[in-house]
Amino acid sequence: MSYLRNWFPVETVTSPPSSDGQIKKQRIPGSFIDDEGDDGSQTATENDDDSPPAFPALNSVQRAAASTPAKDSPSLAILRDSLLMPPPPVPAPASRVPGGSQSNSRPAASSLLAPLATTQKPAKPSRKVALAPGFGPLDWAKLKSSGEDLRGVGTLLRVPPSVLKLHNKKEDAWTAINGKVYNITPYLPFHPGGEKELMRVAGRDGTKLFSLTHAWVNVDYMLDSCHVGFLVSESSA
Ligand code: HEM
Repeated sequence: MSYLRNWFPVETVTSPPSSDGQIKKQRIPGSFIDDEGDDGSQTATENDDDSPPAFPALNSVQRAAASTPAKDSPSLAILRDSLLMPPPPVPAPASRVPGGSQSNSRPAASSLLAPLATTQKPAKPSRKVALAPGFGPLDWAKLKSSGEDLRGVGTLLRVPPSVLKLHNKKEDAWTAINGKVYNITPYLPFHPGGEKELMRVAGRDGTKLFSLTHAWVNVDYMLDSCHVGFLVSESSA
């Protein structure tokens, strides 16, 4: 037990000088080396071996692997660079994240921030209009799935620009977005941006205006039940 004390920290505090002027060292209660564990039969004598064991142990692999021990201290082996593990390779410049450490404008790829997206909603004041009661997004979803005919055509058509142009009235409005032609008449009162804005693309290819306004809107899903056909070139119609 006594030699272990050289290895484990034994917390002691020095009390302020007592009335008799003596400074006493006290053990902190709860210290994990328990003096009371000693049965008192052994007292420190010259025969006690209080020197700590060598580390690494004399017969350890580490010691065997180490080369010639230092001259002045036969029990200590000095690890030279050649005995240590080499550092990891430096990543090739191509695998580095652009703008990672060089620029402060973008976080590194490992960041928990949302990734850059071209469809990110811009932080602008809303231009949404107040929709009439019964014309909210849920009402549109209900109408879409009601089975009511919102296309107005029996089969999917090949629509050239000259035909698209004819459908430019509120009561009969078609537009082409991403190559698909939709009948937007039933959607007009449900459009959160208002009828007037939506009518700007009636009778023509609205892809550009649509993308500039709200590329994040899933038009494929929103207007699936209004799908009329596909926009084709005049010559191939
Ligand atoms: C043709 C298919 C279109 C569909 C399915 C559609 C759908 C939508 C939807 C779902 C929203 C709400 C967006 C949100 O809450 O973030 C919206 C908002 C809006 N839309 Fe459309 N839209 C269409 C075309 C257009 C067009 C051609 C314009 C003309 C510029 C337009 C102008 C707007 C405006 C100004 C808003 C309000 C944006 C805001 O400030 O929040 N939309 N549209």
